Amino acid sequence: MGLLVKGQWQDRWYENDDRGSFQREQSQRRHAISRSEGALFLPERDRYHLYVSLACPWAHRTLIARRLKNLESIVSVSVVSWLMAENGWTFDTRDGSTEDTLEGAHFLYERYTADDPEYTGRVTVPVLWDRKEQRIVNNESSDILRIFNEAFDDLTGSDIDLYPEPLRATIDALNERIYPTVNNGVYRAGFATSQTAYEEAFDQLFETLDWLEDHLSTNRYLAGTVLTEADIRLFTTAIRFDPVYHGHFKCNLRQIADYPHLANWMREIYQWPGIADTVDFVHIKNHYYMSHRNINPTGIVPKGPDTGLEQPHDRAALPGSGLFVKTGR
Ligand SMILES: N[C@@H](CCC(=O)N[C@@H](CS)C(=O)NCC(=O)O)C(=O)O
Repeated sequence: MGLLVKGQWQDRWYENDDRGSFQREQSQRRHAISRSEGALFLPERDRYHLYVSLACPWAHRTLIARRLKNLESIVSVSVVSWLMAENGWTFDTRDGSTEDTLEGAHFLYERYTADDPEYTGRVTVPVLWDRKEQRIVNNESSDILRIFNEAFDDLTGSDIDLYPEPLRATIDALNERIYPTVNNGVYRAGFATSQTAYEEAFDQLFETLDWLEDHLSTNRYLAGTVLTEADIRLFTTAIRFDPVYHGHFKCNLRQIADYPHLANWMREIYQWPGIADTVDFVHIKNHYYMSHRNINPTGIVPKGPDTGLEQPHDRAALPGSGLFVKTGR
């Protein structure tokens, strides 16, 4: 665990603010891929490569979008090791990790220093890499989701829209509430170094989960009748909740299993064609429990819980039409 300072790797844990609150660093590469005039990054087959961790909820979002948008033959992928230790994310071939299939690097930070030899900041996944310019296009998962949703449709013929125009205001409002209190909220609880910061994150997290439970009692998906990026963004946190965040990050007021509507919503998405393949509990559990030794010094990985993700869900009782399909293509 560490970061780059002027291109040099330093093994360092996160620095919280004076109140003991975890501060997530802003993503530093936020380029778009488009055909617009003067664009540097054009949508092209075999040009872009995605670096992910199967443990990471942010990277997981991009893998799901890649699957739903039929990008698997357009954007290639490397999967880092689940263990993030003194060198940060590394490459190996254990448990379905792939090595760096592009450049044979040992450490993910080599991609960041290839982008900028003086890079200063944390070395995070996901990373969308451009083979042609030898640069990082983007290392912000919410941007990569949108890029995958739009940029390559000419090449894939995909007419699925995860961020449909008529639902954008609803999706933005959902993201605005769910990101700080749930997606990042579990980290704010788990990485807090003061009781006050922990309890603040904890209370906000369960307030939003309680609200989501109510919301999903009448809405099949977060934005209504179609599955959108808002569902994908929540799903990757929800699926890690009971096995990891509940214990490891001390988010233990309730589990997702205690919320019938949330649990059924999660099960439906898990059972959606192609999604279960993107969920890897070996990477998820091993990563958190064995990488964060200051939180779990023994490195012992809990065996449970039984997730019951294959059980039937009851969501078909609510109105829903699957994915939003763009007209006019
Ligand atoms: N804002 C980024 C956050 C990505 C992120 O923090 N990823 C974690 C893995 S779950 C990471 O790589 N952490 C390494 C570190 O912070 O040093 C995004 O959404 O893409």
